[in-house]
Amino acid sequence: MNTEKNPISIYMAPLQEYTDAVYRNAHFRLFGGVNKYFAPYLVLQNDGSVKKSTWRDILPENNPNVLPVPQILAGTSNEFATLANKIHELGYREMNWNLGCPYPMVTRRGRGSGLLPHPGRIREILDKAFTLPEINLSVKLRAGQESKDELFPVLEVLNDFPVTEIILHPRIAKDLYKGEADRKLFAEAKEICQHPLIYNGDITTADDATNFTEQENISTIMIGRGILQNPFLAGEINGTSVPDPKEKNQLLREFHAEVYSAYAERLNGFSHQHMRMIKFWSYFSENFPEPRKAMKKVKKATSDAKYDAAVGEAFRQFEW
Ligand SMILES: Cc1cc2nc3c(=O)[nH]c(=O)nc-3n(C[C@H](O)[C@H](O)[C@H](O)COP(=O)(O)O)c2cc1C
Repeated sequence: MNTEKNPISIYMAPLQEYTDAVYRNAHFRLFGGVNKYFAPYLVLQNDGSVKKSTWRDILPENNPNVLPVPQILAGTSNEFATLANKIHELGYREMNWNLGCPYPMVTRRGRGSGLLPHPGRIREILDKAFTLPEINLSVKLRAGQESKDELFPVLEVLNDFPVTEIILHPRIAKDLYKGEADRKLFAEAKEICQHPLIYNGDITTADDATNFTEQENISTIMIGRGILQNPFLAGEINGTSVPDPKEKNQLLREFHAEVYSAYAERLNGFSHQHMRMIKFWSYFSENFPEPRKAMKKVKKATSDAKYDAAVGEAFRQFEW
């Protein structure tokens, strides 16, 4: 556990369809420990609009407990300006640019990690971006699209602009989530990066977070799947909340109930709600003594009543 004198700041990573407003606001209220929540990316559709569900996700009225940092996926300065202006109009003064998304659907259009082999384009976009009003911009990136050699020219470009911070997930896009995040590469990047460099990738325990931040002499990390699997993780790392097993069980129940009822309000019908909850359980089930068993029952439920019964049974695992 980290001492109070030197707390670690934790950023919650954006995961499309997992860390939405429902999830973030419930997590903040019940578990805390996270200093900033990043919203999954907004992107322009072919008709120039933003998909309704992702737009609703960042509306301040849908984020009553904690405002996220909105993230944009933009491959040209026009796309960047359109999205940045829309977000600015909502009152946000901080946003994040996604240079990491690895999926071909995105990279083929020169967005996300598709920009990493083109530092010149990144420079052009940033040249225009910093003429926009009141923009506090951070960047989240992978180590490259095809090769880790792409990282250093991009960091050199970013050094020339007043970005607030850079979050590095040190894997190349081609590898998706295979293998291990390259922590040595992060250490090398820190040597040349003139902005605060934040590490992201594969942190799932408080010990790992503490050891790594000490070793690298950094004070901020971003965590995604580790928090989805263990919503207490941020609190465990920075010592803000350490509940006993009974309290933990109660918090997990409340968390589930809050997320489930929020989806019931927002989504149309059990099957949509169920699909969303299956995503939630794909990580949440890791909190249970028998994760697979819990997941299997929840997945099979075909009605509200059957889902409730499956959830009841999963929580009874704690009583054995
Ligand atoms: C299903 C899924 C959706 C994701 N969506 C986004 C996204 O919208 N924006 C983004 O910057 N990263 C996204 N990511 C990447 C995560 O933010 C994060 O960088 C990655 O999971 C590594 O961190 P972790 O090992 O702590 O989970 C996504 C990852 C997954 C698995």
